[in-house]
Amino acid sequence: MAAPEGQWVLMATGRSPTNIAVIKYWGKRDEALILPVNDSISVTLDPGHLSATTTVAVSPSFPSDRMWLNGKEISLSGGRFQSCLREIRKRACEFEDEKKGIKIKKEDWEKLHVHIASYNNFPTAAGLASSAAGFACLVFTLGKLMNVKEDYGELSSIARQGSGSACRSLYGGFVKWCMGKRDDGSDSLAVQLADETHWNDLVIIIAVVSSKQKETSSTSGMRDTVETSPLLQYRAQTVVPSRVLKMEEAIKNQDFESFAKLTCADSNQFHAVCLDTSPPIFYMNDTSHRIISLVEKWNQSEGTPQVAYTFDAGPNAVLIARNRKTAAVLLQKLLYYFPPQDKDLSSYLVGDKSILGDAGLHSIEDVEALPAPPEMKIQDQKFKGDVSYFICSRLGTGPKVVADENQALIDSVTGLPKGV
Ligand SMILES: Nc1ncnc2c1ncn2[C@@H]1O[C@H](COP(=O)(O)OP(=O)(O)OP(=O)(O)O)[C@@H](O)[C@H]1O
Ligand SMILES: C[C@@](O)(CCOP(=O)(O)OP(=O)(O)O)CC(=O)O
Repeated sequence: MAAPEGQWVLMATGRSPTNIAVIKYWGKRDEALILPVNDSISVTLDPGHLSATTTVAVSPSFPSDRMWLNGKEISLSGGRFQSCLREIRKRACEFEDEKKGIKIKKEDWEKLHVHIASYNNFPTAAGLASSAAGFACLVFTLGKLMNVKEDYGELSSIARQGSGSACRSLYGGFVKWCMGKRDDGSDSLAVQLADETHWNDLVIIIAVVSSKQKETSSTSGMRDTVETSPLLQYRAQTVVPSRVLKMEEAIKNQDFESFAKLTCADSNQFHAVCLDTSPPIFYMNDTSHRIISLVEKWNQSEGTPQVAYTFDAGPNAVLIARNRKTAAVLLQKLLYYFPPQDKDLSSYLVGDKSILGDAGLHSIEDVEALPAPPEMKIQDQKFKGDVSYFICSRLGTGPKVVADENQALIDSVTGLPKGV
């Protein structure tokens, strides 16, 4: 039997990962379309540890578009949300569910309003790329709901208009955002370089140095850099093009030495262009610098890189270890300098907790008994409390549909977020 006019709610739920750039995007050549001044390359993180989950619903009974983020209603009036909604609606296709008596013609989608509920399983706006996971998830899930037929490349160029780095979250593994040349941005999209199984030795440890909202957003920071930094031009035109080629080679050949050197150099140059901005932008803090120094000294003492570090627009360190054994040793060194403030080790390391066992760290006493890293000059000083917590993760897949209706964030009867 067909549902009575206006009574039905049609929903889709998706989950999308975050990504961390190893060759950074910093600077736009077009602010409205979000077109970058250089290519960038990222690794997609395991959505089990860091992801956005979004449910989108349509119903003839909804009087307006509405969105709830982490349980709080937010405005959809911003240009970025509007661009994503407009571009997806344009590509919506006819949909029919005979059993539920729902038929939506292509032209009907323009008139139907959406309700969107999204939840991040990690801190929002804390330099952990919530906007990347969030906009990728929004575009992916709207695309599923509206029966959009376009490929992921095209979806990535829509997600890009929500937040530049979001276009790279449409794929798992290693992803390149090709800056493109056209003025309309149609060739500025993401491509997958290799999937998450290609180089699955890599282990990612994130030191969450501060989960407070940052002072300078990426958007305004990079605008100031474009306007004032002479170094950015050199970076975008000369350094990045050759670095991108070398990075693609390193990924293809699983050449950790090159991968690590390029990753660290690019993170450092990104922060250098931030410093070259007027007024200068400081995203890293003393803790970030201590972590860089720990990794650099260790890499130097081993004669070849064991770990790569990279920092986005915030003080959190993203550390990529060449394998699990190295990650376990890295964790010992990190916990020696940054022990937890309270006795609870299991909430101090989230994500893949089994790395604690590999590092022989079963209790706080094991942490207290850790030897000082021999390669470090400062051995007797510890920085308890300077790291909020660690996340252990790995490379992960791109967006996926969440088929289980129980996991939907919107109630299929009321059309409102569950619990509202
Ligand atoms: N799950 C989500 N769905 C839709 N939009 C989201 C979601 N999560 C975050 N956003 C959007 O992204 C904004 C936060 O982006 P912002 O760039 O400030 O922080 P971040 O992405 O966590 O950090 P960074 O980009 O520096 O790594 C939010 O205000 C919201 O507009
Ligand atoms: C430092 C970065 O994380 C910058 C990310 O910037 P955003 O994608 O958040 O900026 P907008 O396009 O203005 O939304 C580097 C990167 O992810 O490549």
